[in-house]
Amino acid sequence: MSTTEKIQMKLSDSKSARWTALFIVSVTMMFGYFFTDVMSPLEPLLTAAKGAENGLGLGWSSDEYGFFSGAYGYFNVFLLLLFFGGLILDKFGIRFTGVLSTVLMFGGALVKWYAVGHEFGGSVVVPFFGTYSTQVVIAALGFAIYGVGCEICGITVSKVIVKWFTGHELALAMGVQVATARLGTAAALGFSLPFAKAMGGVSASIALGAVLLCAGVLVYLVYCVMDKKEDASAAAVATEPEEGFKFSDLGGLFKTTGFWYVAFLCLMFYAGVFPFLKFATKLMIFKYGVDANLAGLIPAMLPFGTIFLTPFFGSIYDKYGKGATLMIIGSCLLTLVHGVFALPLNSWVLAIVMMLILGVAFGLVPSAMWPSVPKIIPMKLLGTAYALIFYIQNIGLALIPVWIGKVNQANTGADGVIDYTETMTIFAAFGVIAIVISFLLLLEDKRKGYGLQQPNVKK
Ligand SMILES: C[C@H](NC(=O)[C@@H](N)CCCCN)C(=O)O
Repeated sequence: MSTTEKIQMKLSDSKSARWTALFIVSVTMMFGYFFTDVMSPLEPLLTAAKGAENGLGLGWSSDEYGFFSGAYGYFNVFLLLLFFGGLILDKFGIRFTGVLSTVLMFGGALVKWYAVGHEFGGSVVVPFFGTYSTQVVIAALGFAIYGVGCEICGITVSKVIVKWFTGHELALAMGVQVATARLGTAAALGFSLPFAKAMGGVSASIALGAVLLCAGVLVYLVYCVMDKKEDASAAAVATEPEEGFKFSDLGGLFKTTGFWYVAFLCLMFYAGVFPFLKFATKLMIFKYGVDANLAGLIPAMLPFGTIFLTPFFGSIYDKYGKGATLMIIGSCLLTLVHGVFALPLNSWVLAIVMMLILGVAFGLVPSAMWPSVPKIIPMKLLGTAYALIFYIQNIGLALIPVWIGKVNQANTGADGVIDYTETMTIFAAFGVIAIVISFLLLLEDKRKGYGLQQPNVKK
């Protein structure tokens, strides 16, 4: 049999097979993203006085809400669990790690659901953070467990896509996966608050998210069947044995400057997006005077825009290259938007326009950044590389909400209204740093020839 005939036997060379695999893992991730942001539009209820808002208020402070929101990253960062997740992925593979991570997501969700649905007396001192009510601390514990699962699932899914799409439509596939995930975020931002109100409690939205995560475990098990078939077909056509992961290879990863630029760009860019979304619903109410029942719909526009734009920019990168340029433009737009949010302009129309522009930025950077990693780092280290990037990003996801929660608390007037100038200036500063890093990445690409400005699809 000729080499060409052998290559055709690989399952991932079948277009329908690789897009089916992508669809399956994307659905699992979408359920995860729904759960990540299911609490974001509920901030006005969580921070309303106990029993207020038709009995839905939980009486959390802005500081407590910030502590809870950051919990997503606590175990990932402080217990290094995300870093270990990357090592587990490279050592034990996609099937084991994927199942482990989806089960962790579901387990963490159940803890959070239990905490929010029950009354607990007293408070707990959390070293280095502050004193929070027991309910907040248990909910944060659940969210921290969930966060470990969600991040490890994220790196696993990235590796799945690289496995199936290298040499094909890699950036488009990553864009489609991210877009599908954003559907989950948009659904959470848009529907969580009305759903909680209709069902008579915040915990109803969390329960819905937990049910979806349970479905996510089952969906991933279906992917495992496909993954086994892909491995069998790849083994049948492999001409050279694939090099395995060795701990000694990590040195090479740490010495790659381009890798660090991507990691810190990821930290700064995402610091200006995900933590911002946690506070955006209340921003719309207090700064732009939007009705509380509709306020979640404006932040929901952000992920909705990216649903179309991320695959679109991904296919531009696949065909024409210019990955570093796309990241520079995205970082500039992020800075512009947060700069405008910091200004004393209170028109809700402006808020919508800015949110749409932020959607473009949020389409540009991820569509170029994630497919650029395999151009800098070899496949055998990819799990660890994605894990380290996510790890560094999680430092921001963990600590920035805590910081912003404290800033909002400090800027709350006697009437309970928050002045967002300082908050939004902080977010704009993240954008400025992202611009500088993306230029450095472009220069490093010129120096090292990673090919970030080159197309991904091989002609
Ligand atoms: C693909 C990328 N994922 C991440 O950055 C995750 N580490 C964060 C997931 C947070 C979920 N709301 C992305 O979403 O662009």
